[in-house]
Amino acid sequence: MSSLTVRGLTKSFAAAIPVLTGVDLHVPEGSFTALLGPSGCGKTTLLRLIAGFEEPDSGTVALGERVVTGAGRSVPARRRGIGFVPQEGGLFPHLTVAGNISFGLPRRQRRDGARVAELLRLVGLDPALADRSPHQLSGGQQQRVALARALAPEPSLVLLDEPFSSLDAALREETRVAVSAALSASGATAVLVTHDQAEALSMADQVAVLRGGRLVQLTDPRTLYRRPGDLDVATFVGEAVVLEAELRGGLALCALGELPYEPAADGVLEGAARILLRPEQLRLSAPRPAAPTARVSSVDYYGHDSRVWLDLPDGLRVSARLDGADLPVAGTDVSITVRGTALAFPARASRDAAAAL
Ligand SMILES: Nc1ncnc2c1ncn2[C@@H]1O[C@H](COP(=O)(O)OP(=O)(O)OP(=O)(O)O)[C@@H](O)[C@H]1O
Repeated sequence: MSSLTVRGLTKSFAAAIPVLTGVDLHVPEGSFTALLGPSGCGKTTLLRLIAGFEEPDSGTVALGERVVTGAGRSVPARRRGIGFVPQEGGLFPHLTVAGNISFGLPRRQRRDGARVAELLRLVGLDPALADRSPHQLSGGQQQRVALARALAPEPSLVLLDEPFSSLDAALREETRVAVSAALSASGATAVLVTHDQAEALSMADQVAVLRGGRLVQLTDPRTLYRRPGDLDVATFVGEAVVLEAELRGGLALCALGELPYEPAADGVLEGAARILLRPEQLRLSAPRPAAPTARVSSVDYYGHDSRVWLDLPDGLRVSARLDGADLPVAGTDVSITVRGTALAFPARASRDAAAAL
């Protein structure tokens, strides 16, 4: 396995409108990075440039110390030693599971049943499936076989292009867990493309957020959720409560009272700001004098938790996530207290960022 280093990658297609602009990305050896972003932001193009299926206008791609794109070099895709898992497995329908997995192996290893069994176990499948045809497997099993096929030649890097998007919710979760475990057990360096923030946050060691062809943030999942670089990233990676605030004397004065805050960036210390809270930071209780109050608009019940929609006196609607069984009723008034700290952004920062979307 190798690290992956992308520097200054820029790509336009025929219309000369850049699809990617100056993307820098480092994926340490043996780690797992998710490329996260809305549809059309350039995730698949970045993956294809790394794989060698497309050529960039400028920039370099290196696997470990080996430059495979740029600096006058362009190593063909098949010689990069990269495993690829496409959206819908792409298994060869006329080959068995064993035939698919051993397809990319040197000829002398192709009859090695023990290696196929080992790879099937690695992806959490019963080796007895080796003689089946792909159409005799569920969608999730097919994706695991596709991963086993990608891992078989011990690639320097594994690329996964929205590999769970065609699976239903239950199978997606189970397949994600199996794929994560297999990647981690094999020590693979892996890059996953997804537009699903839960997938990115739950699976990856680091998340690269792309927007309009630019990499806007690269960090670990917890930091991304707790300290997003701007309010658009904040709302993209989770539900957000965004309030206008006045920062004064170390507190943020807002519709939910006076809250402790941390600045999201240098210089956001005093004056007009916008603050970010997550819905799970809001706690509700029976109305109490002097506490900020809201009217319950509706309640979405999910079993494991619930979302309570609240109308604040200034007309703003916000949500709270509650895990208790004792839920408020629509039409009643509640008091709101906030746990933890808010994150303060410059008042105009998100509008500028929104324009870039
Ligand atoms: N071969 C191509 N020729 C022309 N334009 C292309 C080509 N491939 C991609 N594009 C354009 O580049 C932009 C980014 O596409 P890309 O597939 O990389 O985005 P994405 O983030 O992966 O989107 P999605 O999540 O919808 O798959 C889009 O506007 C797309 O139309």
